[in-house]
Amino acid sequence: MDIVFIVNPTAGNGAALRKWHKFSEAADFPYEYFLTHSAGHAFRLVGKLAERRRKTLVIGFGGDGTMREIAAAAAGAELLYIASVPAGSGNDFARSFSCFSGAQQISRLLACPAGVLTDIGQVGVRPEQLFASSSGLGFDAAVAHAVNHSRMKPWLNKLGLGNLAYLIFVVTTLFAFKKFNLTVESDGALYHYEDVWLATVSNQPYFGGGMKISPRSSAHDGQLELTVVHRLPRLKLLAVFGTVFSGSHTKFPEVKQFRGRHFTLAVDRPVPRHLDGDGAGMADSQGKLEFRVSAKQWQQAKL
Ligand SMILES: Nc1ncnc2c1ncn2[C@@H]1O[C@H](COP(=O)(O)OP(=O)(O)OP(=O)(O)O)[C@@H](O)[C@H]1O
Repeated sequence: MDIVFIVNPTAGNGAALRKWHKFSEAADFPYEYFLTHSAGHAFRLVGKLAERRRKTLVIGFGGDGTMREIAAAAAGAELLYIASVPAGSGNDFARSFSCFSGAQQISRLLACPAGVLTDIGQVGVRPEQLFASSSGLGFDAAVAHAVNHSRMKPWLNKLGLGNLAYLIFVVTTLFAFKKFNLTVESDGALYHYEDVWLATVSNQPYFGGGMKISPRSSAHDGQLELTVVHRLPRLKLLAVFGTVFSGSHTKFPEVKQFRGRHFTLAVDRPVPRHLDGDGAGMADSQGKLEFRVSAKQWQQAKL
């Protein structure tokens, strides 16, 4: 089996590159590695690896954005086995999917390679956007946008306080965010919600750096879960956020959850969107967003 490392040198504000240097010193097997140059590069690299038609273990050094690109490009490529070394800020991918903590683990996998087919979520149809963990719109996307563009984030990451950056922007965005109206189509029925904070579609339980937004989600059940948070006064939203880490926010009546293979969401005004925590532009009142489980699966390396 070939081994290829894909390292995003900017992930975790440089932590990925430092981790890679340390990790590679301990690697006593042959491998190739690539440093990504820009957004989209990991996707293109993995696409090229798929064309080689050789059994390959692809290990991403980065966070959720890097791993989304890798998993998306590996969807449908049956000879690629994917794992990560978590090296981003949030690392929700590594909370649910295979990750290595050291080079010795890789040697053990090589002795007996195996994979697990894993679902990936899809937004839109042509061109579709794929997400490994979650994609949504509203408050969470506005927070992700604010965190990713903040000058404070690199400093807090350096101090190992990346989650604090997220919490700071939860509070500041709380006062600036304009709620919206949402129509959900699920299983042929329509549901209307007013004063919506967020609607997030999940393929695995975690988002936002360890928040268990969708406790029942599994990337092995052919289903997605939609979480809608609406009609919550600002300060109560903070209280609900406090319970998301344990997953107990679902007991609040203002938190609705749906399960299905397919959801359509429509909003009444421009609302920011995210794909695995990276900004994905705006949803607007002109078009509907379709979320579904992709027909293609990607293969996690089985540790
Ligand atoms: N050389 C590069 N320069 C700038 N951006 C890059 C480069 N290589 C990859 N990227 C982009 O950086 C984005 C952010 O990376 P990633 O999500 O892995 O790290 P993070 O934001 O630190 O972690 P997390 O998403 O877990 O919080 C990815 O979406 C990827 O497309």
